[in-house]
Amino acid sequence: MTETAPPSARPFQVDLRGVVDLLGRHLYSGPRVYLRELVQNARDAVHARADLEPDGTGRPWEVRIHPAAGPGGVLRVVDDGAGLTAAEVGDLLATVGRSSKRDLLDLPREGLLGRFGIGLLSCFMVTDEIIVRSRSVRGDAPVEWVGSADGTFSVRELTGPEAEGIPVGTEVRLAARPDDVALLDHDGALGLARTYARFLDVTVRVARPEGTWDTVTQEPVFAATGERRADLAEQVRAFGRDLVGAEPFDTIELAVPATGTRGTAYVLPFAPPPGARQASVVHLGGMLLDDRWDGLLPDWAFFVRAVVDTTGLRPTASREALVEDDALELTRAELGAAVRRWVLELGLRRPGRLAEFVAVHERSLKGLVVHDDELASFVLRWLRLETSVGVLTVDELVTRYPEVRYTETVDEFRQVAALAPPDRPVVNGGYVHDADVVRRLPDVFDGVRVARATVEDALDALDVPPLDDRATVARLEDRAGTVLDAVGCDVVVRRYEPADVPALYLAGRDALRALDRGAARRVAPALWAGVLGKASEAAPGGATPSGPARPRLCLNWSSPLVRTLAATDDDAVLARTVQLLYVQALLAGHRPLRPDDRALLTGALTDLVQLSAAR
Ligand SMILES: Nc1ncnc2c1ncn2[C@@H]1O[C@H](COP(=O)(O)OP(=O)(O)OP(=O)(O)O)[C@@H](O)[C@H]1O
Repeated sequence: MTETAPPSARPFQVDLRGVVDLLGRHLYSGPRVYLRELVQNARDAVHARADLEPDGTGRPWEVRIHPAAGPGGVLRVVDDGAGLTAAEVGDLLATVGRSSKRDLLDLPREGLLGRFGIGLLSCFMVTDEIIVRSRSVRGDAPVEWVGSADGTFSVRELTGPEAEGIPVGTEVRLAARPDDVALLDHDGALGLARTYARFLDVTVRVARPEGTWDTVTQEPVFAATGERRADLAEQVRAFGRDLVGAEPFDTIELAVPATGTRGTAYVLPFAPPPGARQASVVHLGGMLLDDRWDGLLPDWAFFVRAVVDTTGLRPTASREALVEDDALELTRAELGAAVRRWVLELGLRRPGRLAEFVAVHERSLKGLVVHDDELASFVLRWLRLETSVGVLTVDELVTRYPEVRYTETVDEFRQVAALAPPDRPVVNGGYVHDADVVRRLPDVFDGVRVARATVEDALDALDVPPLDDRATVARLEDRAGTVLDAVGCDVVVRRYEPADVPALYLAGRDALRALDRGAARRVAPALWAGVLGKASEAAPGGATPSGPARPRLCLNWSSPLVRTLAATDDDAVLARTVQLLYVQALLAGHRPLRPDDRALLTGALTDLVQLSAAR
């Protein structure tokens, strides 16, 4: 039997061009991130040095950027960090995925931003060659590493005059590719440094062409806490003004110590466009992660814009989003709780101010409470609804009237509200979301019931005239009904308050739909008129309302005018009066006058004028 030798394990080969292409096209949002990665490495190196030399060297360690001086120029990023030995350079810089920023258990080392061991490669998106010169704080000779986009590298120790004057720390040099000069020259580098490193905890400066410096780092006032936050209150607000583009309605302090997350939520003083998602500005250890990230706050918190800095949440490899893990979930829940607390406290301490807030965001809040149990539980009570006894907050409504009646349309509301007794008001559910909001009430408030109020029910609830008057009433209904038959309206007589309203025009949903279809048919072009005609035939009530779908003029038996009318035997007087009452009731009910109605009004007025003139 012949034995075959076991296959020997061989390392993968990496095609660097392919990896860089992958990073540039699919991982990072674009070549701009090269500076973020360089500054981040420099910042981590300064932190690493601070661990090794806790007493410092007497001057603050910092990061200095020397932009490229136009085409053919070289950009240099210099740090006073821990530096690298020749062995480290060979190992760390030349191995894709190797990082010094993970501990023995391969966990990210606390306080350091890097972790994946790929950041430096992003420089190949703007250059063909990376030169790193470094002197380690551990004391070896300085070293130079040259990495090429073709996947080769070289390392050499610097000696003699070349080594002289090289301080502890690292310098990275990139020669700009012609197409990318704009990202490495003064304006480009300064802009990128300001974007990414503005709140970094290590000073970052950018050299001007004339040799002076711009310091880009500043205190992240939005993340201040305690007394410092109180001292900086005006700066915190000013930051919000810049961010939001207007004076924020309020500021909410955010702090989740468990994940090292601190910041501020700015309450928007205007309603964001419908469907806009909240977009937070997220920093990781002071380095900008994203200025419009929508995964930090719960979806319902659309009315704030948050800006935070975190040290305990994990970035994705692109460093442009956070990893969706338990820590992020906890943070999101706690940030949401802070916003919720703000709403509740404002309601308790400054209800007038809360009313202003609700007025600004009411439409969206109403839209959201319908689907979002959490938001509903704390915001529903502050929303306002129109009722037949005026505008009430939901809280006032359910406290005073636990049995809530509502209409589905504004038309129905106008009619039902005219008949609703003050102790049984009705809510106008006709505006966008309002009926849905009312239907939500029993889910949030114990003991609250809701019921739809219809025109038919409102009519049924009215008192009929006393038995003794029945014959007179029946005759009036009959005669008036004949007069209004031409406009498809029935007449009923009931008693209701106030007595000085002689008549109400009542049309249920079916009747209103039939009327609207009829009106649409009259103004529609021939083709659509045919379609609408078919729809009317198929729909209950038909084109000219009939049966239960017919609108009704409800005459008020408590009105002296109606009683006088019932007593007259003059059919002409009765007809004209009924016609005028009908038109008056239509107008009071905000119903548009159809051509038939206008003809009726004109006829009645003409008769009256002729009668008066003949006297
Ligand atoms: N300026 C520097 N000073 C000292 N060491 C550095 C510097 N820049 C890079 N290094 C070393 O090179 C290693 C690889 O850097 P690289 O940017 O590729 O990855 P990383 O920072 O570890 O992780 P990430 O991909 O998350 O940025 C680092 O872990 C670090 O040890």
